[in-house]
Amino acid sequence: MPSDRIEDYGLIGDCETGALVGRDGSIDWLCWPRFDSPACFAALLGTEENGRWKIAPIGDAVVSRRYRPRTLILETRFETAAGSVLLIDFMPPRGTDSDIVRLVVGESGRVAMRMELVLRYDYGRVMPWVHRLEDGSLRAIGGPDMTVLRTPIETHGEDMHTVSDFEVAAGETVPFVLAYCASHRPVPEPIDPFAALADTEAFWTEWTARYEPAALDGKIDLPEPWHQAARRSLITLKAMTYAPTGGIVAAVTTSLPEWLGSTRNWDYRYCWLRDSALTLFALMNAGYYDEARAWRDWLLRAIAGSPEQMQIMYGIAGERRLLEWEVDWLPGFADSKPVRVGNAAADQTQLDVYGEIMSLLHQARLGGLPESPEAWSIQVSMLERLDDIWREPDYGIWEVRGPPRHFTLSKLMVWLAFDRCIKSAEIFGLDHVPLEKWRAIRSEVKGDVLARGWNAEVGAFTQSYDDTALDASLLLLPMLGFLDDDDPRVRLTVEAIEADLLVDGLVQRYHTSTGHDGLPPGEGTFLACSFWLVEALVLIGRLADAEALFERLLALRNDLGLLAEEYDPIGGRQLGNFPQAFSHVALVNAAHRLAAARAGSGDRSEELQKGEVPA
Ligand SMILES: OC[C@H]1O[C@H](O[C@H]2O[C@H](CO)[C@@H](O)[C@H](O)[C@H]2O)[C@H](O)[C@@H](O)[C@@H]1O
Repeated sequence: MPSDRIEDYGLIGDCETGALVGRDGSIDWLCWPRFDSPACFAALLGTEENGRWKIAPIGDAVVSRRYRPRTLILETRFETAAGSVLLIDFMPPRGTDSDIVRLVVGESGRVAMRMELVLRYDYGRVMPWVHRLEDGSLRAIGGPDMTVLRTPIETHGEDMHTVSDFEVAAGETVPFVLAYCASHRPVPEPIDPFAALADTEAFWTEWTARYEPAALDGKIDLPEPWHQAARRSLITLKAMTYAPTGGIVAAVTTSLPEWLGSTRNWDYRYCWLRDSALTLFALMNAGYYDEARAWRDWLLRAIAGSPEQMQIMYGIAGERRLLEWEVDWLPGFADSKPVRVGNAAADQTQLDVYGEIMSLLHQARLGGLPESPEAWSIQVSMLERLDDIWREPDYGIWEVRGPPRHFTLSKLMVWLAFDRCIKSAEIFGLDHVPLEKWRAIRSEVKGDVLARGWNAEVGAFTQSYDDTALDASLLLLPMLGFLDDDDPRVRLTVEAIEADLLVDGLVQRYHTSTGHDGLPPGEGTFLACSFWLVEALVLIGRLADAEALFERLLALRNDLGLLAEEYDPIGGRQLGNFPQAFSHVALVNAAHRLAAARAGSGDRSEELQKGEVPA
């Protein structure tokens, strides 16, 4: 059976798609050729019969694993009574076709192994035709998809599975390569798995060598465990960046549940403007500006056209139609139904995305990314649109499925959008814009938020206007520069959220029991919000508390340093889509802010998020 613990999985990928490999040596999730393609291994959301590829010793083994340092190459070690075997899994940077390479390396003794390949295209449903080719490789074709398995050892068919029983002795290596291409194309050329390993290692180590945590007065030094954690998160974010277009997916999975057995199961294999913008903040603060430029260009293509038609999310190449439907033949992870493909949130109005985009583009300018005249003119028309709609209710950062409301964070982000564009115009001399009008709207929005978002009786900014409920999204308040650092309303809001929304020290987004989000109650604590609390605590001067919480959060990562969207502190398990960009972004930002605060300097992100020019 596939694992029922999300943290049992590790990620491999080629920056166009990603696969999840279990501790048991089984690849239980893979969408080929793109992140959002139908899965050919979908056991994660069903059973082995929905597709998986397992290589493991026959019988009991003690399992340990790690990533090869500074790479996305996964090493799973199986120690058995007969000896030890290392399984090396990776996807080489994409050439013409896409490949998964699995190397079975004998380390000691002689170990009996079994390989079992169950290919089921179209989310576990379509059984392909399998033929042996003249060179001995196996070709599996079904509809638009073709995969080809190459290995020097013998394989045979058993109950519609391709299997092989073999032995590996100390010093021997048995390679397996599974290649994908469209079924109308010629069979992919074979690759050399050992050369591919060297290329893949070089690709990732060169990329990670560019990591430079930035501070206002130069480099910041992170303590080694934090540095390692942030680096692993950055590698994970890079792996979720679709190289051909620069689009960034929110996660590589669909429908891992936010609560076991619940219906809160969503498809995250798309580019949310919010999640992507926050990812870019983290990448830029780590010195990665190429990705920022690629994403800005992706954004300009995706939202090109009329600003009224701007969506809050797109496909990885900028596709607009992300129709949500249910995969009724998959039972779901740990029986959590439905499995969804597509995401109806694509049609929502969420005002906060304007703030995140404007803030990101302003930060990119401050960081020296060359100016793009198209970017500025799109920003100007987006603000015109925002002026038309900001007084309307929206669905908010949490994409509620209940009725729209005046979410306080949404309005704060409207303020941010105008503020950052005003600052860009002032600092960079970007003219031909109605600056006075923008300044007037910024003041109007601020007055509105202070009058209706602040509740003096509760002593906090609340989830929505004229409301009493709290919301963890307002932990972002201290980072925006909306109020002075020493304004008591900032500290009071952080403390009120701490008092009301913590479960065993971790942060819930809001109380789902109110039913306001239009969904049945119950979900885990939200990891990104918990990291935001770390940053908020730093900013209100509680460094020791911030550090303690950060260390606690680091300990929640799985053995490979990966995080899902949520965590259940009672059950002690990760929940939600995996690995999730939001969680990893928040980890990197919290690490940088803490390290800078420890060293007594403002970190770059702090000043840049306030939209100011570094000294
Ligand atoms: O909770 C309901 C919503 O959950 C998903 O949205 C969440 O994930 C998004 C991607 O990471 C994130 O941008 C958003 O802030 C989160 O609330 C889901 O995609 C929505 O369809 C759903 O309504």
